Amino acid sequence: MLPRHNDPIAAIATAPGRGAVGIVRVSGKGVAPLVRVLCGRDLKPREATYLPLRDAAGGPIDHGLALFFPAPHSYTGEDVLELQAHGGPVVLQLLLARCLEAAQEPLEGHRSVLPGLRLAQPGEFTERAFLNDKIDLAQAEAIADLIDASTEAAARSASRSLSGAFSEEIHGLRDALVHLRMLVEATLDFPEEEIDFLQKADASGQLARLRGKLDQVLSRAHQGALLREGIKVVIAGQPNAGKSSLLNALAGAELAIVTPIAGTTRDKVQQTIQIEGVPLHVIDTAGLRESSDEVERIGIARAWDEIAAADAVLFLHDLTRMGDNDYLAADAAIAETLAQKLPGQVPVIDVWNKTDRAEPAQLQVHGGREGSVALSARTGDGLDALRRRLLDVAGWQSAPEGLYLARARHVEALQAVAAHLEEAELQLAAQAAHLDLLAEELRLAQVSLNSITGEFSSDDLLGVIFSSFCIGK
Ligand SMILES: Nc1nc2c(c(=O)[nH]1)N(C=O)[C@@H](CNc1ccc(C(=O)N[C@@H](CCC(=O)O)C(=O)O)cc1)CN2
Ligand SMILES: Nc1nc2c(ncn2[C@@H]2O[C@H](COP(=O)(O)OP(=O)(O)OP(=O)(O)O)[C@@H](O)[C@H]2O)c(=O)[nH]1
Repeated sequence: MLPRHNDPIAAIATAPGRGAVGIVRVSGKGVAPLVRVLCGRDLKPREATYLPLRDAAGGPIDHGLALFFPAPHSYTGEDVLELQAHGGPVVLQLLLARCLEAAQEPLEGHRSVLPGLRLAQPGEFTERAFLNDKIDLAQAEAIADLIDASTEAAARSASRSLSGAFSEEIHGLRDALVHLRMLVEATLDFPEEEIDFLQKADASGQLARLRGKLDQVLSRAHQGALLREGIKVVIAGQPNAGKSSLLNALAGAELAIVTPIAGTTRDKVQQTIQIEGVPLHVIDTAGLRESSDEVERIGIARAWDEIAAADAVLFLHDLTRMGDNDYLAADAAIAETLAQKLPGQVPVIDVWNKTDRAEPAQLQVHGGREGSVALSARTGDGLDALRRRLLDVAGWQSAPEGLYLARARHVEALQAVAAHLEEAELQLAAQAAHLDLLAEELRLAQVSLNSITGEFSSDDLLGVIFSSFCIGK
């Protein structure tokens, strides 16, 4: 059974382990009596009070700070009590247990101090903040992303999303969309003059401007999602091309085993590296070749699975083998299978390795091929060009100021909005425009947009229509 949304909840709010300070937090309706029992008095709202924290028998647990945030002015929008104590795990467990126990003590009549106080589920405080309209869904996600951020750029942009920068963009789009919908839905009631009416109101101009704004937000959200989620880059190629060496060179560490023995890498090795703050999940795979070795064959099958799920593939070639017809034929066969297995939009970057040992004639093989890179995994020569090329295929447009963090979910929702607006444009441009279809596409666009911030507002749309249009005119 799902926990109920109106039970009071309690949890240790700080990271497990030993910290200088740790916090136990309680949120719910009617927390004031618990404050009285735990602290021995009422607390001034939102003011830190230093006091002894005791167990049921009056024995000392710790001295700490207590903070009471009466509803609605708190993180969750409910009454919140914080006990800030020394950050040892035992102290905090004792305090948490004391809260749960004190909640059960009888108050007047047959009521207890804080009936139903229970441990919080993960994310439940923030969920309450969302349910109580303190933050929207995108902001709630930004809180999780801020805590999880592994780069400074990700943290700063998550913080920007949390303070509402992304949500404001979505609201801007929503307002323009609602305006357009009002126009179309009102027109539905006057079928004789509908097209005229829409033309006068410049509906197609409004729609085009909305598309333009949407494309801007989409592109920025895509950048934000890139910063948060990164892309998956798979290094593929024949045995001994230098795949493991390349992973190590990119990571700046000896992660994968490098030997002159072909077929050394049997299973994938993954490492997340950062280029300009963009996380790249780089995967080294088993060398691709016909093999009779059972273990190696499984490794090769896995390599193809990884390739099929890649956002970009680095197809590595050994320059010192150029001129070897068998090697070239095997490369050509791999290229063909890559083309078959990969969806069209997944880029394959040809990487020509071992420039340090290649003959001039061999070096010419890669000569000027569009988008390909020649490098030496051993000396590091050419690695920067590869890094730039990777950022390029990832679609990274060097950190514009004021970037906000977004998720793949947001990008997908915005893409759905774009698709509905495109349909709407077609309907509007059609000779015999179907206004009901147009209205439906716009409605679906709004449903997708609302899913980003978590608002579902079909009813309030009607409110807007009737309050701002003079239908009886
Ligand atoms: N000790 C402590 N530090 C913390 C938190 C916390 O809950 N406790 N936070 C959370 O985990 C974050 C801060 N988030 C918060 C968000 C809103 C309110 C709050 O009291 N809001 C009121 C008043 C706003 C105001 O005075 O401007 C409100 O929204 O009405 C408090 C903390 C980070 N630091
Ligand atoms: N001279 C030179 N040798 C390299 C370079 N990169 C890799 N090698 C050598 O090539 C051999 C194979 O390198 P690996 O990185 O193990 O190759 P791999 O593609 O991972 O091989 P498998 O695991 O068999 O698929 C090793 O002896 C490396 O030292 C390079 O840029 N220059």
